[in-house]
Parts: sequence; structure tokens; C-alpha cells
Amino acid sequence: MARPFTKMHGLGNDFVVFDARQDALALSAAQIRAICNRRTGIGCDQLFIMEPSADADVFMRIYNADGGEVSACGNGARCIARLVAETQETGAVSIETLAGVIEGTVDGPGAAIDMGVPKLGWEDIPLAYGMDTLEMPVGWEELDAPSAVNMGNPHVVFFVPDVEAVPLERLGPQIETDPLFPERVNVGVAQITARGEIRLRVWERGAGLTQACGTGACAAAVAAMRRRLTERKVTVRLPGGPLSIEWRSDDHVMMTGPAEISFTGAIAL
Ligand SMILES: N[C@@H](CCC[C@H](N)C(=O)O)C(=O)O
Repeated sequence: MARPFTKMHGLGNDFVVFDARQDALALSAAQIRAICNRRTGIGCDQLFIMEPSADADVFMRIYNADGGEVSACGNGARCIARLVAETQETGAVSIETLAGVIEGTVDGPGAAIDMGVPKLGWEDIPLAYGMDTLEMPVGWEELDAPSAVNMGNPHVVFFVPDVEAVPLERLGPQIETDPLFPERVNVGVAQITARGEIRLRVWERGAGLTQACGTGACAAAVAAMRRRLTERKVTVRLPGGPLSIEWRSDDHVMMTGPAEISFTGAIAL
């Protein structure tokens, strides 16, 4: 039987979304990889299943293109918020993920999401052994002394003079799978271009190089702010476009950006 889906994206970080709030859906890792495959499937960085939630408007189940289930996706949260808001009278939306409940406000084709409080302890990232997460005493070729931040998922962020000069397609997979990161890691390279602006490229765990990564943008902003390199509100410029990130005085990270519907369809499962 063909199952309807919605193809969406946030700054080119793209998703296939199934709504299973009425009609349950379970997919195997092999099915997820087949759907996400850009040559033979629909093609996307992540796949989401919307499920009922007792604690929020929706439960967002998140899978990377490699079939692995993960706990957070910032660009995806804006997209799910937009889909939920279309069926409600208000733009205020709550979303439960494996990392907890987050709140958002949808405004036209975009959304602002409270991404919660970043976790900064080495056990929370998690790392394999204890160290300072602000300036870690580790390196891979020209990339060294990164910061680590958990935004519901693990990130490591390297500050570099020129993000375009970094061979992220080669170093990203090496760092992602290094034993220092027992749950693997999302890898960002960040360039500070002004007190209010960061350029960022991200190698995503389980998906590879992406046009944008919402949690990656939050992690880079938090790392830059911890190092006093920027103000507490910044524009993070990714290959797919800009996100506004603010680390508020109550410790919550706010992310604002677009959430777009590309097309709808149905697929035989
Ligand atoms: N694209 C996402 C992050 C998706 C999950 C990530 N690859 C992980 O494995 O944690 C975003 O916008 O945050």
C-alpha cells in the first residue's frame, strides 16, 4: 500500500516526513536507507516519523540517512513545527523527541524553536574519557583544539581561519567515528567573521556533508560564545543560508529560520 509523505527542507537540509499520528508506521533500517538514497529512493539527509505524544503536540522520531535513530534535529524541528501548526489554530507547537520536549512558534514559512539548555560536561557529549570540552587537547591533521557541545545530540566544533579550505569530506568521517566519541559525533568547522556572525560547514553523523545543520549551528554559536568570540546573538551562515541563534541569559538556545515544503507524494513500503 502506498504511504503518503511530505518532502521538506530547512536551508537545503532535507527530510522525508511520514505522519503516523493516526496510522502507526515502523520502518527497518534497510527501508530507511532505501528511502533516503538520493539515486534510487526519494533522497534526503534525515527521515522523520510523526507519532502521537502524551506530553507534547507530536512525537518526532528521527532517523539519519544511514538508518540510525537519533535524538535531535534542529532544522527538522522547524519543519515538524510548521506541519503541526498547519492543523492547529495557533503557531505555538510543542515537539517531543528522544532528547525531551522542545517548544516552538511558527510564523509564516519559518519557525523559532527553543532548543533547550546545551550540555557541556564531557560525560554528556559523550566523550570516552574526561577532558575540558571548551578547548579539547586533541587534533586531526590541521583541525585541533575543538569545543564539544551536546544540543540533544553530540557536536564537536573546530574554529578555523577559512571554512572552505578544510577538507571536511575527508576529515569528517575520520572524526565522526573516532573512539573518543562513543556515540559518534557531528563535526562542524566554524569561522568567526564578525562579533555577530559565524560561517559554518557541518559533516553530519550518519548523513555526511549537509547544506545546513540546525543543532550544529546552535553548537557552534554556544562554543563561540563560551570562548567570548561573539555576542550572545549571532547569524550562522551555512552553505544553504543563514540561521539566527541566541543563547539567552536563562541558558536556553533559540534558533530561528525557514521551514519549507518541497513536494508531497506517496511511496509503496
Ligand atoms: N540535520 C540536523 C541534525 C540531524 C541529526 C544528526 N545528524 C545526528 O546524528 O545527531 C539538524 O538540523 O540539527
